[in-house]
Parts: sequence; structure tokens; C-alpha cells
Amino acid sequence: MSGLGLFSGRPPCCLGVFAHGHKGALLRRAAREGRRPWRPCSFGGVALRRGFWTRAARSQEVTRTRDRYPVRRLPFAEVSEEDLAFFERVLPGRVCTDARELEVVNVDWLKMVRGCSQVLLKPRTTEEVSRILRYCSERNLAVNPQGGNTGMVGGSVPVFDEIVLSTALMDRVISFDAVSGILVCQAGCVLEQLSRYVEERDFVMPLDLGAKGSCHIGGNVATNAGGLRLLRYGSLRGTVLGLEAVLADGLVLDCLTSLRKDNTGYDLKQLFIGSEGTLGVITAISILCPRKPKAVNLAFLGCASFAEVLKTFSTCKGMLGEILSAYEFMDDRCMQLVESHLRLSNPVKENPFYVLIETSGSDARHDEEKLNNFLEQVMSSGLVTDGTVATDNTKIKMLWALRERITEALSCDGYVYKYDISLPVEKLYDIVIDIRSRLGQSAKSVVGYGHLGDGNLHLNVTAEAYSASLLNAIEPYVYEWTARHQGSISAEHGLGFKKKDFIGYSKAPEAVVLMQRLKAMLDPKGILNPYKTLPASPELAGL
Ligand SMILES: O=C(O)CC[C@@H](O)C(=O)O
Ligand SMILES: [Zn+2]
Repeated sequence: MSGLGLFSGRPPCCLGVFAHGHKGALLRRAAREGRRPWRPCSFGGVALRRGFWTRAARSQEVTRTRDRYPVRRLPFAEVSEEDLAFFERVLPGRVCTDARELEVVNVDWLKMVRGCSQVLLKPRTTEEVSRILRYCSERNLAVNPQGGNTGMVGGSVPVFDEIVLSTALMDRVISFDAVSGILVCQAGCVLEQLSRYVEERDFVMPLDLGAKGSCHIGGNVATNAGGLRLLRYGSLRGTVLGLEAVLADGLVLDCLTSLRKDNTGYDLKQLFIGSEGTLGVITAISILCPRKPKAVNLAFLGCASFAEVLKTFSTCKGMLGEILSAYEFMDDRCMQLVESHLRLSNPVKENPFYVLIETSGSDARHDEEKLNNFLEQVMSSGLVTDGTVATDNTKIKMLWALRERITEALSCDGYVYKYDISLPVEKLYDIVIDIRSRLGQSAKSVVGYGHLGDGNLHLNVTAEAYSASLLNAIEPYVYEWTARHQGSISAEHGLGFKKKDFIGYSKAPEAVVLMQRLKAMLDPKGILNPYKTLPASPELAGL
């Protein structure tokens, strides 16, 4: 509690700050007078750096996956001169063997895994993808489908010499229906560009991610990416209405319908959503876009404990209900990291926890009134000790940056061990406390943040460098802990290469065997994104 009236005692680098004390009265008076109870001011010159997600990796610094992890190359063929000649005929001028370009597609952006592919293919059409896959299947050549390469689990880069099949040139919007809001586009469209496209037409994409400037919609669907709007619009399993995928043998599966309702047989598109490119290459999607909200407000609040974060969430659901569009949280260590590594400034007074609440609605006055009532309630009851509110777009973006750029700040802190866990919300932070005390001085930072509204924690541990002993201290402990509390070991990032062997902590053995059978049926030679998502399958031998 700052005791400084409207401001929290920090330099006025915030959008409008209120502190615990006289705020209840101030908020009430302001509401009566029909004005905002906070003062707008500048934010201290924070600039969003999109480049982080697109920077070229320096591959020499990254240990090769096959040298760090116990993985053996499967008996796929190696790319020959004849193969290259065939690819060149199908994709004239779009077959790349240039070492510098390959360096970028072989390394994930976290710089944690590194393959050694010698070939990058850039199709433009579904037909080209089909011809390439039919050929690769006949030749027994492994293929790594790649979108924007912004994944967190090593799913988007080769492990050995798999051919990289990039969707970068498949970036065409096919159609947009301005009445229904249904967008049909190719898989390589960049999420941010799609957002701009639909926003110009008064709609929004139903998903938003920190990596929006680089990630491809096809990759988002293939990984069932969650992100910042899931609380409001639900997962891609609901908003993706249809998709087109090319199977390993080149067959084009056309499930690209644009219907809200279609109960005819099995919903095959669901197999490809979240399959991480192991069952087919998604080439086009049809997605339902909601109308662009007319009013968006953001509140950034400080809480004295995690119990307060939870009570604030509960109050928020009760009081903001239908206009609530995000409820995110971060701990104080996250704040220290964004402050020290990215030079962002904390707009409120220091607290053990921070929450970011977004409302999106159709009536600015109504939404503001609701938000005011909520803020008055949480401030006067002491659930929140300090806070700041933004209503205009630039300032909203600046506040979002504090949350969205935590990943970036962590990468500046050292080698990062990442865990993306679903847990019952009341248990969400216990694991962070547990891991922090378990690791003691061997870790540099142990942080917890994430999509609290979705019960999704991002537990990240940083250290000066990769260490097998630190990894062994975290894994499988963290997975055992999660399974014991009925959680999921991957809430939204998928399993990729790094988590595939831990699937058993979240899925029954029978479910894993069924997944392996589906994989064997759709991709009998296992050429699509090998070494990812599913553990090596002794069971398959008996099929
Ligand atoms: O870096 C992470 O662990 C999380 C990344 C992303 O899912 C986020 O919510 O910011
Ligand atoms: Zn996330």
C-alpha cells in the first residue's frame, strides 16, 4: 500500500495508477461524475520488438539434437541428386540447399534443438505438397513440415536430416465471408497478417499469441496453439471449422467445409488439430472469426499472494462475466526479468504477483462501468494492492508486453527449461514453490506465469547453461507432480521432440497405443515428422 492517494509512489510512467487507500471513494466519485477514476499518462518509452521471434539462429552455438539426446536415426533414405532433380522439377527455383538458409530452419528459435537437414522445400500449392509427399513416401524420405518455427518443444525442426517442407509460400487468403466471419486461407499465412486482414473487416482472429508476427496459422492448428484469447473464444478445436491436409502418401484429404454444424460421421479434422504434423501436412484451414469488440479495456493489478490472485479471478468471473476476455498472471520474478533484460517498467508498485485482466465488449460505457465496479470491489476488499488501467490501443499493447515478453526475457536469462502444465487452479502455483525449493541455488530463476483463466501454468527454470544433472532434478519430477494432481504435462505447447516420451503421464497406455495405430495407418512408413509427439513404439511391431 503506497498511501500516496491516486498514485502508487512509482514514477509516473504508467497509464493511470490507483493505490489501495482512498481508491474506493475515488472510484465511486469518478463513477458518479461519469469520468474515469484513473489518470492517463505516458508509459516510459517501451518499444515492442517483433524481431525476437524472427531472429536468425546462430546454429554453431546450438548442440546438435542427436549429440545431446539419446536418439537413433531411423532407416530412412538419404536425399540423392536424383531426388533434388525431381524436387526442382516440381518446385522450380524453390528447392534450397544453401547452408545459411538451412541453418535457420534446422534450429528452433529457443536455440535448444538442432537438426542437420540438407534440403528445404517451399511449395506454393496443395498439389505441389501432394506430389512431394507421394514421392518421399515412395522413396522412404523423412519430411519435417515447418510453419513459422516458433514452437516450444522442438517439434518444428528436424532431428536428423529430414527434408524441411516449409509452408512459408502458402500464404494466400482464399475467401472471407463478411456475414459469418468465416475465413478460409492457406496454411502459411502469418497470424498477425491474418489478424490485420480480418480486423480491417471488423472481425478478429479467435487466437492471439506472443509469436503472432512469425507463426503460421497452419502451424497453430497443427499444434492446437492456445494463447491469450482462449478464455474468451475457446480452443482451435472449436473455432476451426474445416481443413485440408495432405497425407504421407500424397492423398489430399478435403475436409475444408465452412459449416458450424456437421454431424456426418467422424470429425476427421480433429485428428490433424494438435497432431504436430505427424499425421498429415495441413495445407488450408477454414476458421470462424468473432466480431471485433468495440471496447477493450485492460487492468494490470498487483496482488499480495497467490490466494489473492485466485480470489480476484473468482470475483472477476462473477462481476465481469461476459466481457472478460483474458485473465493472465505472472510472479514477481517474471517482472524482475522483463525489467532487467528488456527494460520494461513496472507500472504498479512491487507485489509478489501481478494479474492482467482484459475485457472486450460492444458498449464502452457499459464495460467501463462494470470494470469500475469490479476494481472498486477488489481494491476496497484488499484483494488487489495497486493497479493501472488502459483503454487506448497503444497503451493496451504496452501493458500486454509485460506479459507477452516474459518468454523473451527468460531467453535472455540463460538456458531455459520449459514446462507448460494444466492443473486445477488452486494448485497452479504450488509446483513453482516446490521446484524452487527443490532446485535451490542450482537454478538461476524459477518462475511461474500463464493463462490462469485456463488453468495453464508456464513454469520456467533458467540456468547459466544446459546441464543434464539439473534436467534430471526437474524431470520426471515435474511430470510426476503434475500427474499426481490430475494435470496435463502439456497444456498448449504440444509434445514435439522434447516431451514425447512423457505422454504416459497424461494419457492411458491404451490411448497411446491407439494413437500409435492411427499413426501407423495414416503414415505406415513413419516419414512425417519422425521422432515427434509419440514415443518409439514397440507395440507397433505386433500390429
Ligand atoms: O515461454 C513459455 O513458456 C510460454 C510461451 C507462451 O505460451 C506464453 O503464454 O507466453
Ligand atoms: Zn502460453
